[in-house]
Amino acid sequence: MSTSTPPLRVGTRGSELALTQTSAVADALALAAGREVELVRIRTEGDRSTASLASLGGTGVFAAALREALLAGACDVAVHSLKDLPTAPTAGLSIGALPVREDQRDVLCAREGWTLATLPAGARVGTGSPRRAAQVRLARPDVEVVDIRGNVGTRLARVETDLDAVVLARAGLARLGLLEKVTDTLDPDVILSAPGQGALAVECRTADLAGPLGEALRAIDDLPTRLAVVAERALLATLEAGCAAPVAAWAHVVPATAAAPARLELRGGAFDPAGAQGLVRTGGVELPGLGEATEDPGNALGQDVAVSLARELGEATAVELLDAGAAAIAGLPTPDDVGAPDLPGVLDGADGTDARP
Ligand SMILES: NCc1[nH]cc(CCC(=O)O)c1CC(=O)O
Repeated sequence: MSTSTPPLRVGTRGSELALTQTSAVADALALAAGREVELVRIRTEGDRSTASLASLGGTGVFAAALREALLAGACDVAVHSLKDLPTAPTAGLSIGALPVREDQRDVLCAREGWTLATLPAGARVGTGSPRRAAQVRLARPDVEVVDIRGNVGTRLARVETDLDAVVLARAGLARLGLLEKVTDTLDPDVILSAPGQGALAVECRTADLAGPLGEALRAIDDLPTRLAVVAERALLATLEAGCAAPVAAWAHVVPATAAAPARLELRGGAFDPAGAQGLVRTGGVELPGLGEATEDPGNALGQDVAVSLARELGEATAVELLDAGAAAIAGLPTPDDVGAPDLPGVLDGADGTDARP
C-alpha cells in the first residue's frame, strides 16, 4: 500500500453492533481498494438524545447524521444497517455496495429453551417493533407482547429479569457472536423479516462512483443481495411505509437449474399491529442468464435490467397488498391522509429506533 494515499475514512455509528459490522466491511473494502482504512465514529441525534424518537423525526435520525458527515466530507463512505435506512434517496449520495447479506430471519431468545410454539400461555415476549409484535400476536394470541427499547445487549439481559423471551434479528446476534442465545429461528411463514434485514449498505458520494472508490465498492457488492433488497425496499416505498411500519418483506434469488432459469422470489406482508389480521402476497420474476458465463451475451440479463425487474416485482407485490386492503390493516397513509400528520404509534417503537444497533 502506498504511504502517500490517505486512509479511506469509513463512517459508523458508535454502538457495539455498528462498530462490529462496520469493521468487517472496512476490512473488505481495504482489500478491494488496496488502501488503509480508518473508522470515523459519528454520534447521531438518536444516540445523543433521550427525547422520544418520534419527536426527533423517527428512525431516519440514525442515518441522517451519517449522511450529513458524508456530504460534508467528514468521511468517504458510511456503513448502515440497510433496514434502518429510509427508502427516499438523498441528493448526492448513492448506495455504492451491498455486501452479501446474512441470514435475514428473526429469532426468539427465550428462557428454558422455549420456541415460539412451546412458549407457555401468558409468556411475556419483548419487542419494540410493530412488525414483530403484530406477527407474534397472530401466531400466538395467548402470549403478552411487551414494548421494549435499548440495544441488543440490553434487550437480551431482560430475558434473565422481567421477560420470558425477546425477538431479535439473527444477523445482529451473528455479528456479535451471540448465536448461542437463540432458542428458535423463526420461519418466514410465521414471522416475516423487515425489508433489508441482515444487509449492510455502504453509502458514498455519487460523484465517487466514477473513480477508484467506486471500483472497490463494486468489488464488494453482491448482485443477488442487491436484487433481493431492491425488491423489498420497492415494496416498502410503494406502501409509503417506513422502517417502523408493520410491513415485512423478504426476497431471494433462486439459482438457475438445468430445467429453469434463475428467479427472484418475493414475499411481502402487511399486518394489523393488534394482531387481528395479516396480509401476505408472493410473487416472482425470471432472471434468464443471471450469473451465467457471457458466452451468449445476447441472452444474458444485464445488471441494470435485472435491478429494474426487481424493483417492478416489489412495486407490483405492494400494489397487490394495497388492493387487498393493506393500508387500512397496517395503518398506512391512504390518499385521503395526504398532508395529514403521521398516524399515532407509527413512528413509536420502530425496529430501527428501539434497537440502537
Ligand atoms: N436498529 C435495529 C437493528 N438494525 C439492524 C439490526 C440487526 C442487523 C440487521 O438487520 O442487519 C437491528 C437489531 C435487531 O433488529 O435485532
